[in-house]
Amino acid sequence: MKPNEALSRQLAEVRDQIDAIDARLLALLNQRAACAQRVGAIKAEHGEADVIYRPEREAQVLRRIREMNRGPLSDEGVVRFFREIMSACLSLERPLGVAFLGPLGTFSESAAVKHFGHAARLFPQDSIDRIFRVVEARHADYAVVPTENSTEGAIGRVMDLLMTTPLRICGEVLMRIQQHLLSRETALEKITKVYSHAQSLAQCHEWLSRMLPQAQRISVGSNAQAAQMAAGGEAGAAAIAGDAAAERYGLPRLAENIEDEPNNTTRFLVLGHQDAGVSGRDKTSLIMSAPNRTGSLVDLLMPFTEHGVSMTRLESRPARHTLWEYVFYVDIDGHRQDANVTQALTALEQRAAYLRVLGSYPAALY
Ligand SMILES: O=C(O)C(=O)C[C@]1(C(=O)O)C=C[C@@H](O)C=C1
Repeated sequence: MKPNEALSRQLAEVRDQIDAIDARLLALLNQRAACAQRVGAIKAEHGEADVIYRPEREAQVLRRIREMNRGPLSDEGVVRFFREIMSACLSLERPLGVAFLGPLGTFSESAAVKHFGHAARLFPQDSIDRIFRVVEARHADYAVVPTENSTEGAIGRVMDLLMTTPLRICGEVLMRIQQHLLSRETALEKITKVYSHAQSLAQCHEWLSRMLPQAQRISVGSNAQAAQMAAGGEAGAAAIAGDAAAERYGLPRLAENIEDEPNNTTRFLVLGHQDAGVSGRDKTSLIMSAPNRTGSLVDLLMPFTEHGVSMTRLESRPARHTLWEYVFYVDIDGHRQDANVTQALTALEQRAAYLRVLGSYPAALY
C-alpha cells in the first residue's frame, strides 16, 4: 500500500469513530435539553416560571464536571463546554437578558458571556448607573458589573450604587485582563498613535515606554471604542484592548499580553432580583456601619472570628450623607443559610449601626 493510502485509510477510520461519537453526543445533548425543558415546566406548575436561572445548581453542575474530568481536555475547557450547554438549555425556557458596560467588545461583555454563555441576550449600556436602572426596571434580567481590579482596587460607582439598589448579588465572575496591541499595521515601527482607555494605557505603561517610546498615547472612553478607531484604517493607529475587541472589530494582534502586571484580574458581580440558594462553596457580601466610638470596627469584626467565618474582603467608603462617616463592604466565605454564617450575622446585627446583606452566591469556579 502506498504511504498516502495508509494515511487516508487510518484517517477515515478515526473520522468514522468521530462521526459516530458526534451522533451520540447530539442525541445526548437533545435528551439533556428535553430534561431542562421538563424542569422549566415543573417550575411553572409550582408558580416559579420567573426564576429559571439557578446559579447554585449551575455552580454544582460545573464543579461536578470539573471533578469528574480525566482529560485529555483541560478542566477549564470542559467547564466552558458545559457552561454553553446549560446556556443553550436554559434559553429553551427563555433567553436571559444581561446588561453590562458597553460597547460590544469590552471586558464586561466577556465577563457576561463567561458567566451566562452565548445564548444570553446582551444589553450593552453606556454607564454603570444605566446598568442598575435597566435591571431594576426589569428591562433586562441580570446585570454584570465590575467591582474590583487586582491592580486598580474598588470601582467606586458600583460600590455606591450597591448601597441603595434593591437588586441582590447572585454571582461573581473573575476575568484575567489580557491586553493586546491591535492594529491593521504590520510592524511596530509603523505605530505612531496608541488609543485606549486611560486604565489600560496605565496597565501597559512600561511596555509602551520600552517598545513604543515615540508613539502618542490617546485616552478614549473604552478599549472597545479604541479598537473601533484603530479599525477605521487611520495610518499608524493601534489600540490596546482585549480578545473580545480584537474579534469584534476584526483587528490583528500586533503584540500579545502586553500588560505590565501579568496577574491583572477584574472581579465582576452578577445582580438580579433573587437570592441564590446554597451551592456548597459560597460567598456572602454585606454592607455595615460601625457606631461612632473607639474600637467599634474591631467589635464588628469579632463575630466573624468567634464563629469561624473567614473574611475575603474589607473595603471602606464614605457614607456620603454624613461627613467623615464610613460604611464597610465585607465579603465572607459561606452562605447566609450556613449555620456559622447565620450565627455571625445575628451577632453582628446587635453590634452594627447598620447592616444589610447584599446576597449569598456561589464562589467563582475559575
Ligand atoms: O436545574 C434547573 O433548575 C434547570 O433549569 C436546568 C439547568 C441545566 O441546564 O442544567 C438550566 C438552567 C438553570 O440555571 C440550572 C440548570
